[in-house]
Amino acid sequence: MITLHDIAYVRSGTADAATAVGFAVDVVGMELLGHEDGVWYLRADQRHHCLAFEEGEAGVLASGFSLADAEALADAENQLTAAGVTVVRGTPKQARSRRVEDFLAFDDPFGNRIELVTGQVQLARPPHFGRPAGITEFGHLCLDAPDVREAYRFWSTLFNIKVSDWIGELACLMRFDPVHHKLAVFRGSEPGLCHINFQVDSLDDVMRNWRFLQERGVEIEMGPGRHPQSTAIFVYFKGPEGLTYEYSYGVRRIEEPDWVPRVFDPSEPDAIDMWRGPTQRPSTQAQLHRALGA
Ligand SMILES: O=C/C=C/C(C(=O)O)=C(/O)C(=O)O
Ligand SMILES: [Fe+2]
Repeated sequence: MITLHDIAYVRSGTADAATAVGFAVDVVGMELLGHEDGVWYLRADQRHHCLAFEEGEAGVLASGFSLADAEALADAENQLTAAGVTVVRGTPKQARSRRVEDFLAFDDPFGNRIELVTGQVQLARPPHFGRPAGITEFGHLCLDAPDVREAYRFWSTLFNIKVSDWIGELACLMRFDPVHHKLAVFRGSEPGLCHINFQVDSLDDVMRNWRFLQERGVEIEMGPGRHPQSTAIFVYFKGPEGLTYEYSYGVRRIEEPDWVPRVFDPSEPDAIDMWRGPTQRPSTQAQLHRALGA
């Protein structure tokens, strides 16, 4: 069993770094830590960065998770290889670019690139946020895959992953610590990054951010609303090159050892949002159309 310690980062390509970085700082509220060798580092908590933009074709490049130490990384390499997964060790230069001691990379069964890292650099000083969005931490990342059951089989067989809740065949929300989910998989025709989540400090922050986004003409994909699964109050919005961000507040922690994952029916109007707000989220819309036989 490979023990994930935490989420580490998302690395994304960008064809227009000035716009992508500008949005991450001026709209999302992250700190631009610096720029080196065609990579821009964005920070939101103690991690050196949780989002890196690399010059090139737009789109997610990798999602990083941290492991405890070098021994755990070597074990992970052996276990993945034994399971028939092709694993590539990062070079020292690539590790330096990720601000980690070491890492390995592999693809999940659908082609989502995953990186397992050790020694992600942490910064003691509080972030100099781009604006006061109330971000407290990088909360979770959500991948796309054509088969969420199969995705869960992969993650739960090899990793310390448990499902917290299902939304039918639409989504699988997974945890590896008490937080309701730090990894989610949504059904999508292609692999990809569904969204990147930032936790904020209060309900007021969610609502203030929503107003701010509206005033700036940012596309709101859904929200403000409340997820019945984690009970978090959320707003999803679209950044440049189709990258979806989410702010949320109040995610459930699962402390009960005997938690039984629930199954929500995605065709119910409140399966995603207990407040039944409108949605522009492509995966949710496709699901609703299917449920309605459209
Ligand atoms: O569509 C349901 C989304 C659920 C949650 C949650 O319960 O917090 C998410 O954060 C999400 O996957 O975006
Ligand atoms: Fe989310």
